[in-house]
Amino acid sequence: MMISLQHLTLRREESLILDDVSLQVKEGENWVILGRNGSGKTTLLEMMTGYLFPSSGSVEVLGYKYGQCDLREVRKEIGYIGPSLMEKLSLSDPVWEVVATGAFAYLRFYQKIPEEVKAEALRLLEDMNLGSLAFHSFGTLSQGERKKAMLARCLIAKPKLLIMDEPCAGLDLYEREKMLDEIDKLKQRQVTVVYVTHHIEEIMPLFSHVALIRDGKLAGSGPKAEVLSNEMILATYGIPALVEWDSGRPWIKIRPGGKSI
Ligand SMILES: Nc1ncnc2c1ncn2[C@@H]1O[C@H](COP(=O)(O)OP(=O)(O)OP(=O)(O)O)[C@@H](O)[C@H]1O
Repeated sequence: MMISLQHLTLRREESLILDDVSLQVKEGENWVILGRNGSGKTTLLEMMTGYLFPSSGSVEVLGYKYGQCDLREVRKEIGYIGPSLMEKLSLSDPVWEVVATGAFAYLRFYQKIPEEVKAEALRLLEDMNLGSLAFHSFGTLSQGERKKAMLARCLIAKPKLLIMDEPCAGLDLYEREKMLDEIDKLKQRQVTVVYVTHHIEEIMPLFSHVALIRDGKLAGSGPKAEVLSNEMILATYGIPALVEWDSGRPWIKIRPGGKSI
């Protein structure tokens, strides 16, 4: 079992942010978490990385039982791409160096970078078609190129679990598709992916399972084709929609006038 969340509840003052959420992620599965703004997706990711503790319930990730383990050890095996980290990286450092820092979980290097780490950073950038930008400073990259460099930075640490919180947010169509191609290529690696998004069409063939969160509760979870039904989309988003699959990818058509399908 890669992740086992049992009866997670998080209370903040009067409100229940998570309400009895249980979710099991097995090896070989890759999950997408969907839900409206404020439904609790990021909170759930923070429970997985151990940055938030539940009011009740238990979290086990990669065989570590949170509360009874050294979280620093677990985090070495978890890659994370979210909105916060990018702001902390040095814009003036060369791209390859930003990638290389991921091998040590540093934000910057203050000593010489081992040659083999540099070579691996360059190889990963090459894989993502960023080889020609490896010696440019990170700050000169486009948003999409930065996101891909962030992915390379995660992968250099060879994580067993990769958690992504809206990695395609703010990207134009071209850059989003390039990033999604890289994400889909993760199936060639030994890594379990958990991915939060607002966009159903980002559910690439790589992903096998979907969890729907509504008001802090798990509204549905399981194999993607079962969970992404028209009824479930309506129940989660309150919008009548038609899900169409094209080459393993779901696309959403909204019924004009909000009429039920
Ligand atoms: N520290 C906190 N104290 C009180 N309420 C909080 C705290 N953190 C989050 N919340 C609330 O918990 C709910 C879930 O937040 P969360 O960020 O997990 O939602 P989300 O599904 O990731 O939303 P979005 O899609 O907008 O990013 C929201 O109503 C939010 O206001």
